[in-house]
Amino acid sequence: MSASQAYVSIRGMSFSRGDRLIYNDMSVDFPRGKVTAIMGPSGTGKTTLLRLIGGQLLPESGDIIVDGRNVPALSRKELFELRRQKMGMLFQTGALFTDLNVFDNVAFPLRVHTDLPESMIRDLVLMKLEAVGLRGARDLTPAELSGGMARRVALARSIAMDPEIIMYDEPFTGLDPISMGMIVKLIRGLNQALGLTSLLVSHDVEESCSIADYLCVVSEGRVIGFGTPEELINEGNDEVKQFLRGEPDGPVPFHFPAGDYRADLLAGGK
Ligand SMILES: Nc1ncnc2c1ncn2[C@@H]1O[C@H](COP(=O)(O)OP(=O)(O)OP(=O)(O)O)[C@@H](O)[C@H]1O
Repeated sequence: MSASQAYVSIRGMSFSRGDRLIYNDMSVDFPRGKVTAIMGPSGTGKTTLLRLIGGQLLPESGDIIVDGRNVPALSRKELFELRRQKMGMLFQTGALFTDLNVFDNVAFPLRVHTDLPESMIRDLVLMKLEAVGLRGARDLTPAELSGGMARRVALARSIAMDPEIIMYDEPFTGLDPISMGMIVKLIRGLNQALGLTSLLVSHDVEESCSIADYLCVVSEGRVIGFGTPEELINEGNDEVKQFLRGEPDGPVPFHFPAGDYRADLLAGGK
């Protein structure tokens, strides 16, 4: 993929947590204007990858190029600007401000980061709320929203500054099927309407396959599969297929590495 086709390009990136190597000389390109779902076993480092792209974590080595800028090499100020101008994030922890109503939650980034007059902020906020179907809920407080509505308000807030890339971390978690369907539709729809590049971390294989142009499957510090959902489901290697089909038996072991079971039992103690 050429640099202009990739919005995010990672080259030879390594990152550890303590003794544990989370990424080992990892390289991958995330295409511009597409939805790519990052999938893989629990604890493998998917959220970590989003945080590395967002510059909240610094790799030990390698390049993380976002729209031509190498994130680890940026100064604090440059990183702040890049995030403000180009990146939207919808993390599980991205809770709404409970003391602000829906309108003020969405207006918050615009008020903090721009000098726009209040009349223009009003138009922008209503536009974003309309996009997520909640213009009519502008005066409600977060306590008055369902979980699905709150997630949509958070989504409106994360697109308030018109980002070029939006990163979603587990956006479907804890939602009922109808709310989940709405978020699925919104992620896909916003990607198209706003020409966004979207990265989505999710455990929901079915939902992810239904909206992602590409899947990136990571395991043990590297990318083990990258392609369209059809390509990976039909032609991926055994590990990728096992993961996508949710099969408990396969190249990925069910058991965390352990010594001999019988010897362990006979040894007593802990
Ligand atoms: N703040 C932290 N300090 C130390 N280790 C951490 C921290 N955050 C995450 N880790 C470890 O880094 C590894 C990768 O975590 P990460 O949350 O990126 O995985 P994940 O693939 O997103 O997992 P899941 O699918 O379960 O959410 C895990 O082993 C985790 O225990």
